[in-house]
Amino acid sequence: MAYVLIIEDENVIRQSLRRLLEKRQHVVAEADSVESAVREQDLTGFDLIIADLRLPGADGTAILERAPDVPTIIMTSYASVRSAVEAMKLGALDYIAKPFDNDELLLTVERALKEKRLERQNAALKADLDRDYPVSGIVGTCKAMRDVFDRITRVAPTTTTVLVLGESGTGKELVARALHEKSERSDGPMITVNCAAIPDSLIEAELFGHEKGAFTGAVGARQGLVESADGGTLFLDEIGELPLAAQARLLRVLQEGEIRRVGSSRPRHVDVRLVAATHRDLSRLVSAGDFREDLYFRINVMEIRLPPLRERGEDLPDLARHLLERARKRLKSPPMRFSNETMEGIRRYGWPGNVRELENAIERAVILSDSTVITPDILGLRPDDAPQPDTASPGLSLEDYFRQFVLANQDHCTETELARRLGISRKALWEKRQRLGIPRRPRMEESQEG
Ligand SMILES: Nc1ncnc2c1ncn2[C@@H]1O[C@H](COP(=O)(O)OP(=O)(O)OP(=O)(O)O)[C@@H](O)[C@H]1O
Repeated sequence: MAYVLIIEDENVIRQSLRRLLEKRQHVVAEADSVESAVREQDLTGFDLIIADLRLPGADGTAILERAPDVPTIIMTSYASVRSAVEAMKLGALDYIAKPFDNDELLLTVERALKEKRLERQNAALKADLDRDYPVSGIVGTCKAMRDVFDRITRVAPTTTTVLVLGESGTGKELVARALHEKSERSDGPMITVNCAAIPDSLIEAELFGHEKGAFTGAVGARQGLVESADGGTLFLDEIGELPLAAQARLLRVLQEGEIRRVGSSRPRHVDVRLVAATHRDLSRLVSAGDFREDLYFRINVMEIRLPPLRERGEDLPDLARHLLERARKRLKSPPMRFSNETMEGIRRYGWPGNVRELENAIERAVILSDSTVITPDILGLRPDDAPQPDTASPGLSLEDYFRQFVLANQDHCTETELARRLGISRKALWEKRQRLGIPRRPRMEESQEG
């Protein structure tokens, strides 16, 4: 299977070529001129271009300059040796004379694709050698992500406690998983606990277990999640939300390597490696008395800081393609690609909900799209959709950003849509609105939305 772009102004020829190639399982896109191909398609994503020589506007050979890395076959009904030689001099891989014989055409196509595949294999081998991409499943080549990979590789094999910092949706859990998988404990369990999701009244018993009758409702004794992580990794997400009493117990685990179940005085030995994550500024929580200073120093041995997506401009195309492939495979959809305009929109948008927001937008687009090309409207991107970090002041805080986004979009979006585009839940949107003093405006059409 390959992605092939046909540039041909005669509809009949375009359609017959399309049918021929689709029978061979190739995915075909069409354009009727070089100009429209350049305008509408992300040319770099094709494995092969077949372009007619004589087209309205620029000649087919003009595409060679626009997509120098994509093998191109030029079709010509003026099959003179001269035009063929000229096309190849300009960089065409091969040429086909019209009217073409189907078998001959397919042979030329397969030959071109084979060359391309070999070239790709060589490039991939070279890239594997050159590229510092040591953590599978985590896409990124920007400077900040290279630092992240470097730290993961260095600290993973140790037992050092790691604090992963970053806004919501930046990949903190992915990093925790990578730390576990690259450690000597990878055969042991990895237990993930979202401290914000467990009510304060239950969290101690959940984490540290309890003895029979330790509190009302504690019918039998139960092992806690920390004990379940024995011999493996404990990932405490949103550690800033941990109540003070639970913080004290956790400190004991880190200092003494032992836990006490709620209602028991008998310590139990545990061997866990802690990875903690938060989107909050823990030093501020310490100053406010909401986080124990001794625990903060204990967990802040090695910090891994994930950049927000709006600061990872150069990573966006690769990341978007990776997430598209993942969503497509999961949803068992046919091969798909972004149009040029969509890719430009992805680059320009601010992604306040980070990678999770991008992932959600792409998954939705895969479900909704009837075509193999994802357009900006399907992705839910409108021009000027969000305040652009390029034009915003460099020191814009996430909260200012959130405020600007909500104010700019609340009149034409429902709350559900706003939350989706921010990559957060409706409840989180509501809470943020309360905290930042931007209450929701009454809207008639949302009354049934809840
Ligand atoms: N660099 C990346 N490459 C590929 N996928 C990524 C990357 N970063 C994040 N993702 C994907 O984005 C989604 C969100 O990531 P993750 O859950 O790790 O974020 P998080 O920072 O832990 O979010 P939260 O703080 O809201 O829990 C996941 O599906 C993850 O696989």
